[in-house]
This record gives sequence, structure tokens and C-alpha cells, in this order.
Amino acid sequence: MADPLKLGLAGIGTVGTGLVQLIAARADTLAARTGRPIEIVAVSARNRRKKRGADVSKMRFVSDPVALANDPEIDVFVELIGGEEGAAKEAVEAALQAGKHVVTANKALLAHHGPALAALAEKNGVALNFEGAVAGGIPVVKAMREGLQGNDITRVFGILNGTCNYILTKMEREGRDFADVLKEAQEQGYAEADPTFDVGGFDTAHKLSLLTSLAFGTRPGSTAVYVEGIETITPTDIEAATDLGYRIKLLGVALRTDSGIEQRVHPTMVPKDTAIANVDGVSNCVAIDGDFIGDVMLIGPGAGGGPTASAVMSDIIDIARGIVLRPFGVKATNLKAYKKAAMRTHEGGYYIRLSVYDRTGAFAAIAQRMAMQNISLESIVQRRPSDERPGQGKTPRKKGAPQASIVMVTHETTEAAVRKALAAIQKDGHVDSKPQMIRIEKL
Ligand SMILES: NC(=O)C1=CN([C@@H]2O[C@H](COP(=O)(O)OP(=O)(O)OC[C@H]3O[C@@H](n4cnc5c(N)ncnc54)[C@H](O)[C@@H]3O)[C@@H](O)[C@H]2O)C=CC1
Ligand SMILES: N[C@@H](CC=O)C(=O)O
Ligand code: NA
Repeated sequence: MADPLKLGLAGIGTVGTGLVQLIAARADTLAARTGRPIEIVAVSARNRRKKRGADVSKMRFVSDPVALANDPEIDVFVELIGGEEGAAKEAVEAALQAGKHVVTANKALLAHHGPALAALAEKNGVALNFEGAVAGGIPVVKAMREGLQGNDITRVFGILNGTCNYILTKMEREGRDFADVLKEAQEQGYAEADPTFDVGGFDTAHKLSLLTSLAFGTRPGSTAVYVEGIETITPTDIEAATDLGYRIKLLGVALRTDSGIEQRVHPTMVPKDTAIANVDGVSNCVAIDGDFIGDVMLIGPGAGGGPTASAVMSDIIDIARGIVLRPFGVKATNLKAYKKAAMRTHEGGYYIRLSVYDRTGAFAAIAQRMAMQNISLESIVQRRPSDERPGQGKTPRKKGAPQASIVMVTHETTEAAVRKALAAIQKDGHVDSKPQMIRIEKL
């Protein structure tokens, strides 16, 4: 048996604890599968004495993660702290500079600094592996970096945030309140330290930018992604979607278009009978369209200690087996800048909900504004008056302001046309709040 592979683990929270448990439970199997024992020799965390679901008492404690990254005893630095700057970034850079392999689940860090960190890893001949960073336990980074390398990828999309999918599922299936379900997702360890990253769509954007890079050989960068979160989705939208034959999912979509690469994250109505519409709870799914393989879809747990530890472990196993690949598939310095398709060029169907003052001429004026932008309507229905605010449950309506809720579904049109029509409708003063607009994806 070869010498042990020695790990330094920074961060013993949800994922770190899962990893300690996995290595403790599988020590013999891992050694048999890789030909070397795998041991965590030192750990770093904010609080040394915190009660955890795993025993770290026999591991050396190093309070400074940068010191741990430079520790001469370790071969691999496992970063499970989180955050795009600060301790995580400094420690990962230190580890790569010291010639240590790095395994991380930190998508925020890679979405912002991926090319520079990958270049540093390549320069030092070490791995920078990040399977846990995208879609939790689903082995999608491996699938794209290895399994699908023979293909030209045209589109990659999916449900990439477990917290949001958990919230949307519970709101739809159990009629639960947004804030209440978010709290539950936090208690389960699914949410980011700042859950705005989840519900605001930014975590999905980080993951999507990594998938885009793996799919198209481009430089990852989440600022190129158009982002909307799920905070504005109300029970009325969920109910209307059901009546129209859709489910609402937070999707990340990256595809080649004639105007460049389109990258967008937003709540999306997907037909109820599609596979993606039936990915529920904390599960994620990633769909990849390749020229030789056709369409592939991977579904599995997108967050949580166990599933993410499974992904982190697969990265460590590669290192134990002596497999070191370029982090983004191609040489980091060859990752391409690319033309970004502007969101206004996006084409598709739209669901629009307006809270309209119930007075003569309002409906006709709205229909006219849509017609002026050549938007043709598939359906228009009046629903019961809206008496709720996004993410906050029910609130009383303003006295003396009778409203009607109108739901329109458009045929295929452009984002630019819809935005112009909605701006004009708002300016006309017939609506009492910002129109709700959800894109429809036929898939
Ligand atoms: N929780 C999940 O389901 C998933 C999390 N991730 C990613 O994995 C990483 C870790 O996430 P969680 O385990 O959920 O976080 P967590 O908040 O549960 O744990 C973070 C750990 O880092 C430690 N830490 C924070 N600042 C530190 C510092 N300056 N020095 C030393 N230790 C420090 C904390 O003490 C804690 O042990 C993040 O990048 C997250 O985005 C990825 C996939 C799924
Ligand atoms: N907060 C993330 C954790 C995994 O990446 C999520 O909910 O998906
Ligand atoms: Na993964």
C-alpha cells in the first residue's frame, strides 16, 4: 500500500462535517479503491470547541486556514469555508502556491477568480477540483470535463440551487409560506451563509458560469449572467402556473445564439409533464445538449452535507489515484473571452400578471400597449384580486382602490418588446404595482 494521502480540511460546517463522516465510515474501502489510505490530519474552523456531528478531536487544529494551506504535512488542501474573498481565497492561493492540490466546493470563489486560480494550479502542476461546487452531489463537473469531451455542447441548463427548489416545491405542494420554508432550508444546512445568494439567484449564476465555461471553453464570470431571484414569486403566480399547466422553477440557462452566448437565471414556467418540472425539493438537475450524444439529463441531490461530501470525496479520490486534469478542461490561459447575448434579444413566451385598477378603459389600454409591440396573446384571464405581496404572504389591500388581477400568456416574442409594453402600461397608470413577468420555457 502506498503512503497515505494527507488532507488539511478548512471548514467543518455542513459539508466539512459530511466529509469527516464519510472518510471515517469508508476508510478501508477508500484505501482499497485508490491504493492509498486517505487521512484528514489537520482541520481549521472558526470555533474549535463547537459540538459537531463528527469527531475531529484526533486531528490537529490550526486556527489560521492560510497556515493550514502551507502546512508541510498535508498533500491536499480541502477548502469548505465559503465566500469569494477573504480566508477562503487567501488559503486556496497559498495552497496552490505551496504546490498542494486543492479541492473546494466554493462556487462563489471560482465564479469570480476561477481563471487565475486555475492558471496557478496548472503552473504548479496540481489539481484544483470542484465537483461539489456545481449541483451538489450530481457528478456534473466530471461529466462535462471528462465524459462529454467528445461533443460540441450547444446548451446547458437546469435547476442549480437546492434551497430555491425546496422553497418553490413546498410553496406549491404544501401551500407553505416563503419565509417559513427558507428557514427550514437553512436549518437543513442547504442555504448559503447569506441566503440572499440563494433566493436572489446569485448562487445559481455562480454555478451556471462554471457550467458555461466547461461547456464552451469560455472564461467563467458571473457578471455576464442575467439574474433574477425567486423573491417576487407569490402564491398567486404558483396557482396561476398550475392552472396554465406549468410549474415554476428557478432555472439557469446557457446557450449559443446568433447574438452570442446567452446566460440567464430567472424563475421559469416549465410544462408540468416535463422531467425538469418534476425535480422536487432539494434536488437539482442539469441538462446538457451535445452534438454526438444528443440530450443528457442528470438529476440528484443539489445540496446538503452527505451529497456534497460525496462530490468532494470524488475529487480527493482522483488525486489519490494520481489523476490531475486542467480545472476547466482547457488550459486556463486559453479560456476565451466571448460575445454575450443581451437579455433584450431573448425570445420566448411570457406570463404577465398585472394588478389593475378596475375602471373603464383600463383593459383596452393594456391590450393596446401589447398590440403596439406586436405581442400576440395566447390567453388573457381575470383572476381574483391579488391581496398578497411577494414573499410576505397576505396583506390587506388599499382601501378605495378596487383592483383586478389580470394574467396574460404571450406567444413567442422578444424580451425587448415585453419590457417596452410593460413600461408603457405602468406609465399609463392603470396598474397599482410593478407588473409580474415570468418567462416560459418549452424545453
Ligand atoms: N451546504 C451545502 O449544501 C453546500 C455548500 N457548498 C459550499 O461549500 C462551502 C461550505 O459550505 P457549508 O458547509 O454549508 O458552510 P458552513 O457555514 O456550514 O461551514 C463553514 C465552515 O467554515 C468555517 N470558517 C468560516 N470562516 C473561517 C475562517 N476564517 N477560518 C477558518 N474557518 C472558517 C466555519 O467555522 C465553518 O466550520 C461553501 O463554499 C458553500 O457554498 C456547496 C454545495 C452544497
Ligand atoms: N446553497 C446551495 C448549496 C449548494 O450549492 C443550494 O441551496 O443549492
Ligand atoms: Na456536483
